[in-house]
Amino acid sequence: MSEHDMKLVVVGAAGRMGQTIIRVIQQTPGVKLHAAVERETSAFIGKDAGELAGAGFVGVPVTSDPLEAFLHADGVIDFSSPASTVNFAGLAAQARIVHVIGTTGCSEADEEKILAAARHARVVKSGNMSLGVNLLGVLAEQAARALPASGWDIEVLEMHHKHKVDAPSGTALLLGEAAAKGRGIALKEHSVRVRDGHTGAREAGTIGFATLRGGSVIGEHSVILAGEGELVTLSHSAQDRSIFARGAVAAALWAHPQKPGFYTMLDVLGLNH
Ligand SMILES: NC(=O)C1=CN([C@@H]2O[C@H](COP(=O)(O)OP(=O)(O)OC[C@H]3O[C@@H](n4cnc5c(N)ncnc54)[C@H](OP(=O)(O)O)[C@@H]3O)[C@@H](O)[C@H]2O)C=CC1
Ligand SMILES: O=C(O)C1=N[C@H](C(=O)O)C[C@H](O)C1
Repeated sequence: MSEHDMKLVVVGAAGRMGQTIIRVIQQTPGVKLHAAVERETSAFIGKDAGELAGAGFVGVPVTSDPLEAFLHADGVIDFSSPASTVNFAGLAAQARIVHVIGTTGCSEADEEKILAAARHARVVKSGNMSLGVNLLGVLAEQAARALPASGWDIEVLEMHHKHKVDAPSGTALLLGEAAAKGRGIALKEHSVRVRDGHTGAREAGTIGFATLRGGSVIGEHSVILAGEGELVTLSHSAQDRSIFARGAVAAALWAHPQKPGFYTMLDVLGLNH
C-alpha cells in the first residue's frame, strides 16, 4: 500500500456487493479501504470490515457516520438502496469526491437528485458494472439498428436471486435503453413492462420486459430479437459478483482525475461512441 492510493469508502458494506467490493479493494493496486458504512441499526457496526468480508483484518471498523467517513476520502462505492444513494450523493457532492453508484431501482426523482449532485461530484452510475454486460448493450444497440422494427420484435428477459427487490433489473433497463437507442425511439414511450390477462396482440415497435426471480442466480440477461421464422438471442450470464466489484473499483480509479459530471460505464470502458 502507498500513501498515493485512492482512499475508498464502501457504503452498504455488509451487503452482498459491499462485502465483494471490500475483497476486491484488498486485491487491487492503487486503492485502499478508507471506511466502511452501514446503517446505525446494523449488527456489524464496530466490527472490522475486512473480517466481515472474509478478507482478513484490515483495521477499518464499520461505522454508521457517512459524513465523517467521506471527509478525507477520495471516493465512495455505493451498492445500497435508492433512498440512501440519494443521501450519499449529496454528501459526496459536498465533499467533492468520486461517487460510483451501482444501486438500481432509482425513481426519476432520485435520478434528478443524483444528476444535481454530479455538478460537484464525479459520479459514475450504471445498472451493471461488468465489461460483458456493457459490451452486450453495444451489441444490442447495433442489432436493434440493423433489424427493422416492422419485422423484428425486441424482448428483454432477466433472472435474479430471490432477494432482489427491484424489477425490471437495472441491467434489463440498460439493455432496453440500448435497443431503443438503436431504433431511434424513447424507451419510456415504447416499453411494455408487465403482461397479464387478455393483453391483445403484441404492438409492433414496443420493447417488452420479462422478470424471473428465484434461488441464488447472480444475474442472467437476454435480449431476444424475434423475426418471422428466426430468433437472434444476445445474452450474458454473471457467474461471480466480483465482475461488478472489479468494474466499480476500475470506475473509481478512472473517475478520480476527471472533472465533476455524470458518467456511465461506457465512458469508463471507452465504449461510448
Ligand atoms: N450495477 C451493478 O453492477 C450491480 C448493482 N447491484 C445493485 O446494488 C444494490 C445492492 O445489492 P446487494 O448488495 O445484492 O443488496 P444487499 O441488500 O445485500 O446490500 C445492500 C446493503 O446496503 C445497506 N444499506 C441500505 N441502506 C443503507 C444506509 N442508509 N446506510 C448504510 N447502509 C445501507 C443494506 O443494509 P440493510 O440490510 O440494513 O438494509 C445492505 O447491507 C441493489 O440495488 C442491486 O440491484 C447489485 C449488483 C451489481
Ligand atoms: O441485484 C442484483 O443482484 C443485481 N443487480 C443489478 C441489476 O439490477 O441489473 C446487476 C446485476 O444483474 C445483479
